[in-house]
This record gives sequence, structure tokens and C-alpha cells, in this order.
Amino acid sequence: MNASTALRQGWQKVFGTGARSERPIAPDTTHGTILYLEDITVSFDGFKALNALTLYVDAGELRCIIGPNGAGKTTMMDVITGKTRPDAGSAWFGQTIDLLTLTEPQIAEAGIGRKFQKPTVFEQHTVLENLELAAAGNKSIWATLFSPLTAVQRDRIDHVLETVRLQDRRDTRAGVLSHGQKQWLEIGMLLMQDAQMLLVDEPVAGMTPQEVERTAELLLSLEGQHSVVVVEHDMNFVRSIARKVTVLHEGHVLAEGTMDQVQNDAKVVEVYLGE
Ligand SMILES: Nc1ncnc2c1ncn2[C@@H]1O[C@H](COP(=O)(O)OP(=O)(O)OP(=O)(O)O)[C@@H](O)[C@H]1O
Repeated sequence: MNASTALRQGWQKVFGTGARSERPIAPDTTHGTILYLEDITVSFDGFKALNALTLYVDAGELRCIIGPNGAGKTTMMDVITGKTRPDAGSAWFGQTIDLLTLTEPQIAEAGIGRKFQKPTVFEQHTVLENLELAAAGNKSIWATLFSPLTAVQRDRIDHVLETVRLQDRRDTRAGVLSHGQKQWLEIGMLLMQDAQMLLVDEPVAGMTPQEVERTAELLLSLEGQHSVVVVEHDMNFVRSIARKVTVLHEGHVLAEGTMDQVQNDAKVVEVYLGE
């Protein structure tokens, strides 16, 4: 059994494999699709950052999104998380949750977590405390850090620490972690929030080669249990984790397929990879 499979199986033991029933609203993925973006258009002063973008993500899928600067990758993430409202189109989380009717906090509550390029952890708190705080949501810091953990919470934290390989850093202040470790901690925090879909923006920028390799293993280990959308410019990294790759250009999908398929697509070579 490889490391990813072992982690995934452990994950299933702790969190189960079905829909998360403790959520007030959870995406219905019985048709196998967790994200439906259809004909999404976003204009800024008449310029179409997204132009009738249609894109679907399967439940449990690890999807890489690539494309030249200005292709609309960030704007797409902003639409999914409710930061930007489209002028036209529809965005559904599973079959029943209309993302365009929800606020940003409601979208996060529904199970969509976003990790920005720059890590945003609580630097003065330990790794363990960061995970506790992430799980606590709106509870006060005092109430969270001074109430004893339940056995279930302890199991979850142990499992997340193992997944993000920070077991031996649990009592380390987050501020002194390496850049890569902070990125993993932040992914761990999304896992503590039980994010079913993780949007991850340029996860390996600024990492050492070993950290890049570890990040690939981490993202691959989430496959199946979580849907992960990774936006990344580092093509070697994308190649190392790629399943299905979507190439965005001028606000819509230029090509989609395996890394080999998109790399050999003449349109993609012309506008992006041939640069
Ligand atoms: N708030 C805004 N106001 C005006 N124009 C914007 C705004 N946000 C994005 N844009 C423009 O929309 C286009 C798409 O930007 P976006 O950031 O989504 O691209 P991207 O694919 O993420 O690029 P990069 O790889 O450089 O991060 C760009 O031309 C950008 O300048």
C-alpha cells in the first residue's frame, strides 16, 4: 500500500465515506459531480474576465487548472467562493446548493474551503491550537483553547496532523514553521473545517524541492475523500499530480484532458505552454 492509499484509508476511518451529516447543508453528489459552473460571465468595466465559462468537477476529483496570466483562474475561484458575483451563468455545489444565492461565510459553511497563495495561520499559536481554532469556527479563542478536547476531536486532530505530516510539530508555534509547513498547516485547517472541496492557489510557490514533493503527496492523499481544485503555474508540479487538467484562456476553457493531451494540444501550445 502506498502512502497516499494508507492516508486515504485512515481518513475514511475517522471521517467516514458518505455525506457529512453534521452539516446543516451538504452538497448532493449522487450524480457524481460536486461543482457545476455553467456559462459564467464576469465583466470588469466591460472586460470579460470570465466569458461563458463552463466547467464541472467530479466528487473526489483532483483537478489542476492552468493558463496564462489573466486567463481568469483567480476570478473563477472568486465566483465559487462568493467573493465575486457573475453577470450571467449558474454555479451549483452538488445538485441542490445554488452558490449564487449564498454569502461567502455560507459557502464556507457548506463545505468549500480556499487556500490562498500566502499562508494565513495564527503565528502566535501552536500547530495544535491552529487546528483547534479552525475546527471551532465562530467559538471564541478562549472557549476553544481552554475547553478539553473530546476523544473524537483528538482523533480528528491526530489524523489531520498525520495527513499534513506535522505530528512532531504539534506544540511548535506556527510563526516559526518553514514556509512549506505553514502551507500544510493551512491545508490541515481546511480539513479540520471539514471542507469537502478545497480550492488551492499556487501551493508550491516558494517551496524547496522536498516540500514540493511532500505537497504533491499530500494533495494526492486527499483524492477520493475531498474534491481539490489546484491552480498552479509550476508545470513540473502539475505534471506530478495531474489527473484531469483544465486550461483556461481569456475567461473560458481552452482545453481539458490528461497532461499529455493538453500538452500536445496545438491551441494550448500556442497560447501558453509554448511561451
Ligand atoms: N477587480 C478587478 N477589476 C478589474 N479587472 C480585474 C479585476 N480582477 C481581475 N481583473 C482582470 O481580469 C482578468 C483575469 O484576472 P485573473 O486574476 O482572474 O487571472 P488569473 O488567470 O488568475 O491570472 P494570474 O495567473 O496572473 O493570477 C485580468 O485581465 C485581470 O486584470
